[in-house]
Amino acid sequence: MTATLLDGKATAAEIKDELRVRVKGLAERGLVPGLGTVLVGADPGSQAYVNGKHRDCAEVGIASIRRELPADATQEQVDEVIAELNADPACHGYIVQLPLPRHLDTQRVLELIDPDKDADGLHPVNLGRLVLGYDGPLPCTPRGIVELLRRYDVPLRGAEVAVVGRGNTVGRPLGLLLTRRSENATVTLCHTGTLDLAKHTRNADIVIVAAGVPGLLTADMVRPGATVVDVGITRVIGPDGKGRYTGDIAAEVAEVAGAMVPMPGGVGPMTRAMLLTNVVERAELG
Ligand SMILES: Nc1nc2c(c(=O)[nH]1)N[C@@H](CN(C=O)c1ccc(C(=O)N[C@@H](CCC(=O)O)C(=O)O)cc1)CN2
Repeated sequence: MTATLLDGKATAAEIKDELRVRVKGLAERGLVPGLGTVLVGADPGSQAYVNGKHRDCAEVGIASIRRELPADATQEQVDEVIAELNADPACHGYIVQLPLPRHLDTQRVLELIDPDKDADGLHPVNLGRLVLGYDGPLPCTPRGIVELLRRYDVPLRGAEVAVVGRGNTVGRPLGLLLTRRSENATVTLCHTGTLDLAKHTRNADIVIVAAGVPGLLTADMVRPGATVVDVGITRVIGPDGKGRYTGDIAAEVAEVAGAMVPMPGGVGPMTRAMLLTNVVERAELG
């Protein structure tokens, strides 16, 4: 491996230290930030992610508000929980853990969240604010990627960035974040339907892959010395018959890239740290 690793886990730990100080500052004003989670069903992966969010809260002093509903919960029951969290002054931000069971209308649920309590930053109003350059909670994964690159002094101003993936949670909002005046990168938003994907990735100083296709980015698609960011997280069964997560960037890319955000230990921990940041910011706004 020749690429320098950009360590999302260590950076997230640093951010949590900073948040602890801000949470103390809020306590002096008599305010305890609160993060709510809504979990519907008992999917083990979703349970683990929600548990992780509450562990993170405990580490920095954010109050946890947990709402759990059975897998067969009705749309009305979910709507009621959302209405309750929208009205709860102790809850400064909350998330609905995705995916929801199929019989529920995900878009409806996400649109019912009060945009000013949208800790994931994925409400249409907040994506609209991002398009227009207005303030509002930012989507956690794109925000985490930009923050990690910034903390490692990876230049964005004037950089050519290829983003592979046009999803609403990562690729599309990331393109918007990177092209803000404060970042000033030039972004090519690619996707699995892009003709000659390698032409775009080879031209880039930074390649960010969020396509959900294991091993999509191979060494021949990367300019030597470029920075690569792996956002992919796909569960696969290994040759030993055991399940494991794999990213979108082939291991061999580490021999060509100058710097690499790996999976695991890169974007995931940063996403978690940005969720906490969004909640603390919401509380600071009063
Ligand atoms: N409402 C939301 N639902 C979901 C989100 C989300 O951001 N908001 N994202 C994923 C699940 N998720 C958080 O909820 C999440 C996934 C993965 C990681 C992470 O840190 N992954 C590790 C690797 C895998 C592991 O060890 O479990 C890493 O990248 O190092 C954090 C959060 C879907 N649902």
